[in-house]
Amino acid sequence: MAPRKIAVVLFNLGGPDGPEAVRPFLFNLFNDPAIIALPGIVRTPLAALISSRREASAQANYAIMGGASPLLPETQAQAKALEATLAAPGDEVRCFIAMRYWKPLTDETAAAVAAFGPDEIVLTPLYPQYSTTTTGSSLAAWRKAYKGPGRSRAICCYPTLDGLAAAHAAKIEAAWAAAGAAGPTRLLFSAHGLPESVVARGDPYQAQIEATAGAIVGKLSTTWAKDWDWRISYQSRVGPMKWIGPATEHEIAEASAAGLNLLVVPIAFVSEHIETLVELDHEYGAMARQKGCPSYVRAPALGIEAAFIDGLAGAVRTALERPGGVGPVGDWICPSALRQCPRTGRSTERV
Ligand SMILES: C=CC1=C(C)c2cc3[nH]c(cc4nc(cc5[nH]c(cc1n2)c(C)c5CCC(=O)O)C(CCC(=O)O)=C4C)c(C)c3C=C
Ligand SMILES: [Fe+2]
Ligand SMILES: [Fe+2]
Repeated sequence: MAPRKIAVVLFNLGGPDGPEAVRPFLFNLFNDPAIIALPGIVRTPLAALISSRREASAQANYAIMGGASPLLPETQAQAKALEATLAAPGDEVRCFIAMRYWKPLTDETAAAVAAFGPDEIVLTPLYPQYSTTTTGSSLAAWRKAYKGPGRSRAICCYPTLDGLAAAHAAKIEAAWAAAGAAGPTRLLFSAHGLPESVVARGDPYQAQIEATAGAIVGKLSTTWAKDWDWRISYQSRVGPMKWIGPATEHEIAEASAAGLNLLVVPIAFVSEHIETLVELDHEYGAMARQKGCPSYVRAPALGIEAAFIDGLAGAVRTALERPGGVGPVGDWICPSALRQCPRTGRSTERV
């Protein structure tokens, strides 16, 4: 095969790189029609209002992590690991990062990819589960921004990817062994929540979260203890609307009252960020102690865990093997081939 130039574009949310970036980051987030589904004439002033109201409390939370989000350095480490795994004789593989709400933003990355002049492009969300608010939004922004050459394919979702589940299982087992706690234990899979209205419109995110939790439990079956059980909960509710539940806070209070150890596993993010380091570790850790939880342990996010990076590399290779790839988003590839997926299934959502 002739040597190819391959661009792998990693989509993630982005996070502020300093206190002064908090407000424009929040503005970009709330001004996204995938987050607030209102016409621009209403949404944009509303985004300005919410971001100014939320600025001080968000800055205080980012201050706990030194003032900035670790999302970009974590994503850069994943890009480097993936690039090394995908390296193949003859091909030039380059991983790019396109953040949705803070730098490097999609427009800047689209220009960098165009300048690279790829033959092939694989759009790869760092969200295992598809949501219109995350992957859908990033793909729509990419479609608008990218004007360069190359055949494109988009990976839509990979909630049950073998490497993803295996990497989570490895993190869970290591965290539990280090904690050395004994007794009845609840594994709590905590995912970022979503407004109920988004799920009612056909968003497959919640069904895919459930699929991920099931796949991880499947991987743990050999180490599963008789006195363990598991549940799913949703964290990080924002605004006055009704969000999907149960809330992670509620589950922590309930498990603590029942005298269960808690092993909390973040399953919607593949790297550390404000919701793991501040919400899960600080806020909910303090709450669990205060409520008398015998042991509160948080499994780390996947980062560059080998099984995860290998799994992602496999998904990229699968995407490259497919024909098609017309237009800036091109063909959709679903490594999980789930029914609840925008490419294969019953969801009505399309980018
Ligand atoms: C699966 C991942 C995510 C979904 C789904 C999602 C939906 C969603 N988020 C908000 C509002 C906020 N999210 C914020 C931070 C944030 N969100 C995700 C991921 C998902 N969001 C990540 C990885 C992060 C952290 C970024 C970082 O800096 O480390 C924030 C900012 C923090 C705060 O002020 O609380 C907001 C706001 C909505 C409204 C929504 C769905 C409609
Ligand atoms: Fe969010
Ligand atoms: Fe899919």
